[in-house]
Amino acid sequence: MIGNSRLHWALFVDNTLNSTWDTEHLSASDMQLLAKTNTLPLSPSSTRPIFLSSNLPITLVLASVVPTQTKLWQTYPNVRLITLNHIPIKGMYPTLGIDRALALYGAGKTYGFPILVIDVGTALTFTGVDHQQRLIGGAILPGLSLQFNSLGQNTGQLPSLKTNSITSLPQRFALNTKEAIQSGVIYTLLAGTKDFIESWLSLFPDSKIAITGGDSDLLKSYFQTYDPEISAQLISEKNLIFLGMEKILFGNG
Ligand SMILES: Nc1ncnc2c1ncn2[C@@H]1O[C@H](COP(=O)(O)OP(=O)(O)OP(=O)(O)O)[C@@H](O)[C@H]1O
Ligand SMILES: CC(C)(CO)[C@@H](O)C(=O)NCCC(=O)O
Ligand SMILES: [K+]
Repeated sequence: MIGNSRLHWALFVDNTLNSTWDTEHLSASDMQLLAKTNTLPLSPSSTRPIFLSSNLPITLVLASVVPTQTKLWQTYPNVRLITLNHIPIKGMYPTLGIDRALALYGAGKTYGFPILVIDVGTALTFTGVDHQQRLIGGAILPGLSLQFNSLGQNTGQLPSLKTNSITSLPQRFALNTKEAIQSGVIYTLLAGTKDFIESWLSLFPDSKIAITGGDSDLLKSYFQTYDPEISAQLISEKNLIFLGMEKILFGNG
């Protein structure tokens, strides 16, 4: 899965999700080396990719929300691209992100329809589907890092905060800059997310709610203090997209 900030990898063995890891986006020259040697990067994003080769021919299945990266990866041998056409959800609009569609399908097939998926990644998205597997719709807003970075980059006096510097809920009425930014971004995000959830549940009272993405643990942990009742309803699953892929590729579910 080619995301906006990094690559998310999964290994499927015997038609089943086996393991997952993340790496950075690859450069064109890294890509040429991979294609030539038929290898794939198996390493965490924090270090430089190590390229391990396999004795078996590996089929690379790709889903991407980054067109420039999609183009690079299509030079790899044995590559298959997953598109919206492969996803059995009705009423999708043509520019819907494939990550949203896959996560929605993976969540629905795993926990049942209807379902609302909250993906807390580079962008934060809400995506909902009804009992009949019809897309109801959703919303897109800047994710946590993007909100902090846009404040840091577009002002003279504000620092760019890192999401990992915030462990617990800040004081709402803050008396220093760092906590004022944390308060503004986090309490607004919590209130907004709560409002989307309540609005969804008023349409689909028996719906499940799943949460995924790089900052989903952080958002969920804030909810534990902010609104324990909502927090208890959130099903955390980091691999929603890969569960969706598993079901589409192998019909598991
Ligand atoms: N090791 C990490 N590397 C990069 N980002 C991380 C890491 N751990 C947590 N994050 C957080 O995850 C966010 C990105 O989430 P995620 O990895 O789901 O996004 P993505 O790859 O852009 O995928 P998507 O396109 O679905 O948003 C970053 O904004 C950052 O705050
Ligand atoms: C919203 C993101 C960036 C989330 O990764 C991605 O799903 C995307 O580029 N979507 C296209 C627009 C849409 O989903 O309506
Ligand atoms: K763009």
